[in-house]
Amino acid sequence: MIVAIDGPSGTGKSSTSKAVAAQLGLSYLDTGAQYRAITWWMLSNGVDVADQEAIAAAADKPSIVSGTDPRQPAISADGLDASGPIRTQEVTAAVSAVSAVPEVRARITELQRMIAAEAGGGIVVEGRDIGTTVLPGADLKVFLTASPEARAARRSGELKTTAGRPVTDLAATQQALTARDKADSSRKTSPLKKADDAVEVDTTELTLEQVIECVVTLVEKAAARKAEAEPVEEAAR
Ligand SMILES: Nc1ncnc2c1ncn2[C@@H]1O[C@H](COP(=O)(O)OP(=O)(O)O)[C@@H](O)[C@H]1O
Ligand SMILES: Nc1ccn([C@H]2C[C@H](O)[C@@H](COP(=O)(O)OP(=O)(O)O)O2)c(=O)n1
Repeated sequence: MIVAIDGPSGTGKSSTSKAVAAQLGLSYLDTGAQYRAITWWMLSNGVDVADQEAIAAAADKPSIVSGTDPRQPAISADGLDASGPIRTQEVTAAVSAVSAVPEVRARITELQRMIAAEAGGGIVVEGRDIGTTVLPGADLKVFLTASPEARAARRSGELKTTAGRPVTDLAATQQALTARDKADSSRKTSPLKKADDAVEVDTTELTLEQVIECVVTLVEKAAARKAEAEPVEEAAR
């Protein structure tokens, strides 16, 4: 059972995918974390992230390893735990440029396909181009959306100081998010796009619990369709 969950930032991909995978006993892959990890590696190793050729030349160098347990997401670059550093503003600001480079996408896409092929019991893979490019044969494709206002409010809600006040203002968060969406949607190689056969779920007015329930139902229906279809395929051989 392969489930592809795509959509822009702040639509709930990570929270939904982790919960659905944990609930249904599936593996989980956060492909954004992989692009963030390679970006962090480039920043830490003196690669000029404004120079596409330098990025392309370094694309094969780091070893990027992802954990696939939805209860313990893990990501490392050259053996170093990247889970903290990949969430910094510095990485967030550079990740769209690094992930637009075709050599980076080819490298990471190959890794993603290997991980999905090795996940025996099935996997939920979340990102931007999973349904369109990485796993076009997925058993279920979901495309999450939400208004820019809702997405910015969710993101800035994560960026609290210990005093409980947001560290960035809402308008700045929304502006950065919209700029990243634009870059991710307009790049030449494998842009952020809804696959024609994806189910679109607008999460603006839904709670996270409602979104999880909705996707669990979609996965269960897709699994039933798959189970019905397979004996027919067997008989046809
Ligand atoms: N339907 C929802 N309603 C309210 N908050 C949500 C909803 N879905 C996700 N969130 C919150 O929004 C933030 C961003 O969610 P996340 O899953 O990281 O989105 P994405 O992976 O699409 O960027 C998280 O803090 C999460 O708890
Ligand atoms: N399949 C993917 C996943 C992410 N990316 C790129 C584009 C995104 O802006 C960055 C970061 O993705 P991530 O899912 O971590 O971003 P958010 O959690 O939505 O802020 O990586 C991509 O190009 N293709």
